[in-house]
Amino acid sequence: MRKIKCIWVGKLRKKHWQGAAEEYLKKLGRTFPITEIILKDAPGHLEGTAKNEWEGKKILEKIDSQDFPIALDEHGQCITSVKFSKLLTQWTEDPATSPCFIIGGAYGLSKDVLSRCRYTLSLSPMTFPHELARVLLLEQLYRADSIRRGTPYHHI
Ligand SMILES: C[S@@+](CC[C@H](N)C(=O)[O-])C[C@H]1O[C@@H](n2cnc3c(N)ncnc32)[C@H](O)[C@@H]1O
Repeated sequence: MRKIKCIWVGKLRKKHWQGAAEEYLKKLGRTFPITEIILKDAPGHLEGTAKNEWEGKKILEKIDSQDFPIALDEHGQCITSVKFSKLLTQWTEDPATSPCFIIGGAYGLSKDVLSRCRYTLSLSPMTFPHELARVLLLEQLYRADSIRRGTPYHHI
C-alpha cells in the first residue's frame, strides 16, 4: 500500500496556503493517500531552542516504529525531482516501512528529531516559512508521483 504520513507543526492560517495545500492533497489523494498530523505550536512563553525542543518531543511521540522519518531542513540533501521520485518509489514500496515527512515550526526541528530521521531533505539552501515549505513538499510529492506514473505533468 502506498501511503504517506506528514507531521506538520502549526496550522495553515491563511486562505492562500490552505487553497494551495488542498489542491495538491486532492490530486495526491487519487494515488497516494496522505495522513496529516498537525501539531500545535509550542506555548508562546517559550523561546528559541526551548520552543523547538517542546515541539520536538511532540513530533517524536507521533513517529511510529514502522515509519521511515524524513526531516525537511534547508541543510539536508538537495536532489532533483527525478531522484526524489525514485526515492519515494523505494520508500513507498518497502513493505516494512512507510515514509513520514516532517516539517518544523518557526524555529525549525530539534536536534533529537533530526537525529531520529533517516533522511534529511532540503527544498533549497534558502529558508522558507513552514507554510510555503509544506506547499512545496506537497507539489514535489505530486510531481514525483507523476514522474513515476509517466503522466504529462513533469517535462524533462
Ligand atoms: C521557518 S523554517 C525554520 C527555519 C530555521 N531552520 C530556524 O531554525 O530558524 C520552518 C520549517 O520549514 C521547513 N523548511 C524551511 N525551509 C526549508 C528548505 N529550504 N528545505 C526544507 N525544509 C525547509 C523546515 O522543516 C523548517 O523546520
